[in-house]
Amino acid sequence: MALLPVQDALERICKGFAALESEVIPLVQALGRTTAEPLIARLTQPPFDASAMDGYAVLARDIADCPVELTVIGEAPAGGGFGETVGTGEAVRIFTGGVLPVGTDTVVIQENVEILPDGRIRVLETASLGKNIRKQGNDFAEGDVLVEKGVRLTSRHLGLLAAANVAYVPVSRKPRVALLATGDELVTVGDTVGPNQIVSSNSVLLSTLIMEQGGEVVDLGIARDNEESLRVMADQVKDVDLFITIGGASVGDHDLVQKVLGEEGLEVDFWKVAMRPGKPLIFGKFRDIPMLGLPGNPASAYVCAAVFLLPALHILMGRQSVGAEHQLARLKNPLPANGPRQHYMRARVEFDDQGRLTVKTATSQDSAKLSTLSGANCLAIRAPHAPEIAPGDMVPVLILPS
Ligand SMILES: Nc1nc2c(c(=O)[nH]1)N[C@H]1C(S)=C(S)[C@@H](COP(=O)(O)OP(=O)(O)OC[C@H]3O[C@@H](n4cnc5c(N)ncnc54)[C@H](O)[C@@H]3O)O[C@H]1N2
Ligand code: MOO
Repeated sequence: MALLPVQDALERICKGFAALESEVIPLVQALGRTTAEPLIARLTQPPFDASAMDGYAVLARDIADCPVELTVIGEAPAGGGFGETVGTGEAVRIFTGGVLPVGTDTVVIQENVEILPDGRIRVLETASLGKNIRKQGNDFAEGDVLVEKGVRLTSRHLGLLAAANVAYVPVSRKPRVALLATGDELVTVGDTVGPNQIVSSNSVLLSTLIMEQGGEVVDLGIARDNEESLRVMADQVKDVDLFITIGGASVGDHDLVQKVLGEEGLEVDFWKVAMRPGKPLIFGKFRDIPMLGLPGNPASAYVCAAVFLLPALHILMGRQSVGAEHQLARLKNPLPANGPRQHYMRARVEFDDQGRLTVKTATSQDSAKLSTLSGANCLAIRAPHAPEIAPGDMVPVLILPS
């Protein structure tokens, strides 16, 4: 069977997903969630002309020629206000965040003022009109769009929304993802590891990636390499937006995923992609639920997740920007000509002393090596049949989520 080009596989996967419905949740629970509507300011910030410094509110024209003496007629602390109108020759003691008293138009900082024995002040240095004042609404105004639809909320967004008194936010529902590892050799992390056994690290690798991206994981555990076990496990796949299997995707006698799930309602869209690692990827629908059958080798599973699962999750969450970030980086080491599969090489990007993004690929690209995966912060992408390249050449990289 011919291998499907990565771009075609990506397009077919993306077509299989649509944005989920939304829910309204308290702001403080919304970190990492994706906005389902534009979020609008419920008030104006600052709500009034406010002082940006501790000092004295004055009329600019009174202090055009300094030094000049003014009479202090009251105080305007933050949270309070000075109720009267200020006239020529007068000043009001004001503190950062205080409401600018009516009649004043400028704040002189206290460092430029001398307090006279009779309580009057001497302004030593002039300040231009409007100096040290935050104008009403200079941050945002009631009705402004503060965050667009389809944006992943950070603490910075949440701070902004809080200032605008947005206490509840509409966000897309978390995608629910069922995860099923397969293999007689696997045990759950923390269990006793018997002879011939390994820990199902992929269950942790993928479930935490999904959670990090804003999804919810239904961990179905480990199916054994027999038809009965897979069937029983597959029956538990319900009420999820995506079903992921790990391992058993290739051609070995124990690679049962396609065969058994096929009998249980899996309709395969495609199997095998022209990529490395990750060739045996399966995509289809299992009883109307989109299904990704990831290869068992950890780097293969993770690369497939970075290239295909992230976009799928982002589409489900209604994100404006879908998939991992791509950049161009300056290669640090030579690379040989590539074979027929698009190669996603574990690598590290960093800025050099001239501020240029550089990339160095890991020496070993063995798809079973988790240490190399853990040390990587990007995947350098080599197109099928790309010619050999030398240090200094530019290469596209996919930035891994951090
Ligand atoms: N004759 C061929 N053999 C293989 C081919 C091929 O085209 N012809 N493809 C190879 C490629 S490429 C890959 S990738 C692997 C993927 O195979 P499977 O998806 O069937 O994965 P398994 O055989 O089940 O496991 C492979 C490897 O990964 C380990 N594994 C599996 N699950 C987990 C897990 N949850 N956590 C950690 N490690 C896991 C498993 O023990 C194996 O070592 O097939 C090649 N073979
Ligand atoms: O392509 Mo497999 O995914 O080489 O390891």
